[in-house]
Amino acid sequence: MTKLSVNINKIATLRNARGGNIPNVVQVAKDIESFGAEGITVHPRPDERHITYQDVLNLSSALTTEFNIEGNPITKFVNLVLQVKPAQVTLVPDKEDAITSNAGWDTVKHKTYLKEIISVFKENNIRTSIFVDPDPEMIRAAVETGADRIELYTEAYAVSYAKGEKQGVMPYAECARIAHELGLEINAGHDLSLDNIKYFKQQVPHVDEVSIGHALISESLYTGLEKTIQQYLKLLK
Ligand SMILES: CC(=O)[C@@H](O)[C@H](O)COP(=O)(O)O
Ligand SMILES: NCC(=O)COP(=O)(O)O
Repeated sequence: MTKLSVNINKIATLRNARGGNIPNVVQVAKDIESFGAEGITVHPRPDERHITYQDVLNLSSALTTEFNIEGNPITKFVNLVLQVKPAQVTLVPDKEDAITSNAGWDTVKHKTYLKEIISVFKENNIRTSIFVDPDPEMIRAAVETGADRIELYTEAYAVSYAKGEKQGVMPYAECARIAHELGLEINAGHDLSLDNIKYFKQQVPHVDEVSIGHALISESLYTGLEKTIQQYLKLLK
């Protein structure tokens, strides 16, 4: 079964727009859990443009489902994750000024670095996932970093699907098979949506978790959070 982890970055974007506490990020996260989501994902960026480090601390004591914290493992991020000890940390090679996540790790070039960082989280019993492009070479090298999971970066799939190029899913299916054979668990995320999730789920085997935020929150503006989440859960069955 593929679990749904809802990324609530954009709830914090709306909250920050007015500088107050509406919408209340912690309350929305708890409500999302009550609507059936199996996890909450946040990506506290260095500039705290949406989720703040304080949000992460507040959420950590309030959530009852899996907490997944994503980010580039700069020192303050590592310290935050070790303080919170979430179910999962997802390492993303984002530049500080990136408008959003836009690349996976080069797990060949950064193998030693990733191995060192991942060992710290594993010593603290935190599941580790690394954000990667659907490239078999990157998947094979990911095993040597000691990561528990990979997260397939699905923007390229979303773009190809939107253009009607369904063959864009093929690298993901191939990489999922390779990862599974190598003993890696598999997550996926970025630009997944109600339009493209069903085909991805049908074509890509062994996906343990998808983390979805931008599209889900946008779709919720029309159909509400509860109904939108239940639509995703139905498509992920
Ligand atoms: C890793 C990933 O693809 C998403 O979590 C992305 O980081 C979303 O970040 P923004 O919400 O800042 O676009
Ligand atoms: N890891 C992907 C994620 O958490 C959400 O990405 P998006 O759905 O906001 O593009």
